[in-house]
Amino acid sequence: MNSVTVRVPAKVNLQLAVGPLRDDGYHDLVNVFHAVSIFDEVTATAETGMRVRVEGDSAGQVPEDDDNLAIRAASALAHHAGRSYGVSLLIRKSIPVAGGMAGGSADAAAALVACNELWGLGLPLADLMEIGADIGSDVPFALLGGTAVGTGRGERLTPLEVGGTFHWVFALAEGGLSTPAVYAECDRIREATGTEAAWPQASEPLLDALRRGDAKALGAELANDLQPAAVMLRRSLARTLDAGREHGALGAIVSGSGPTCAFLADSEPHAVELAAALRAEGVARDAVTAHGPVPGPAVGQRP
Ligand SMILES: C[C@](O)(CO)[C@H](O)COP(=O)(O)OP(=O)(O)OC[C@H]1O[C@@H](n2ccc(N)nc2=O)[C@H](O)[C@@H]1O
Ligand SMILES: Nc1ncnc2c1ncn2[C@@H]1O[C@H](COP(=O)(O)OP(=O)(O)OP(=O)(O)O)[C@@H](O)[C@H]1O
Repeated sequence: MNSVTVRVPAKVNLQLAVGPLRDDGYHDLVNVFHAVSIFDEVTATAETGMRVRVEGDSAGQVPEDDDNLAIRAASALAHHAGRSYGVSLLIRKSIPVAGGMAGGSADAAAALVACNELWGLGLPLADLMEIGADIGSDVPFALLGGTAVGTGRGERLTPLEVGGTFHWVFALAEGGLSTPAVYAECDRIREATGTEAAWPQASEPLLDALRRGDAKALGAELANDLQPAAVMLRRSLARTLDAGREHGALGAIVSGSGPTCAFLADSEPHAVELAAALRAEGVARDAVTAHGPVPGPAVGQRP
């Protein structure tokens, strides 16, 4: 086999509870991850040396050198295997870049799965997750998919049973937000307002809504501690969130570190309507529908 293609989903965070800043520069989290049907595709082809190419409208915003998270992941896997493997990676990008939907982490996860297959390593998922956690806190979930609770810096995962499919609209923004800058702004706001960061706790009503597949209850429980920071850094998001609520979203939230906003709809037709309304209001670069949860990386083969 000299080529392997892996399709990998984006994520939205249904609950993101951010604890105090740790000595290592990370924050302890309760992070309820949910994989949704917006996908990148990574094709790994046998080659000497490591290289990466990115295709798609946002390709210009993604590095095509050793900084690319997919190349970093492939290199880490080769290092783990103790061999000087080579690979050429082609990323077909649909997940918004620096959008709070873990696109780079998704590509890293897809590269790990594709190279594990291409190089015939046969490593179990648990090993890939350990290697992935060193690339980024979101990478282990990107390898898992579905819906899961992350603790620690988000890398320690417990999968959740979900009692149904949820319909989403994502309002895509012009330009991204830097994840470290949003965490730093969250710390700054807490300091400025004298707010002590509580130890993060999972929301039982949210977990219960997920188990029951109850979109109305889930919408009411969506929560993101990074939202005030993202809105402070990108003031226009307040209007985007309001527009979604006005058009009947069951819940409206900034996705992770933003600036993508996520809206929960009560059905697929409602999601289509809501996306059209957001586009018409001009409060986003674009609005796309998706559903979740969806499974993690899926291996296929291209001729
Ligand atoms: C915002 C989220 O996407 C929510 O899932 C993640 O917490 C961020 O995950 P990620 O992009 O994989 O982030 P990493 O590459 O691990 O870390 C980037 C930076 O984000 C901040 N960071 C990240 C995770 C975490 N638990 N605490 C943090 O403070 C740190 O400043 C870190 O240097
Ligand atoms: N394969 C990749 N895809 C996208 N961005 C990448 C990739 N590799 C490196 N990057 C860099 O990482 C930065 C963050 O990109 P990414 O799309 O992962 O952000 P994000 O979705 O906000 O992340 P998260 O939700 O995990 O915090 C980008 O600005 C880009 O320069």
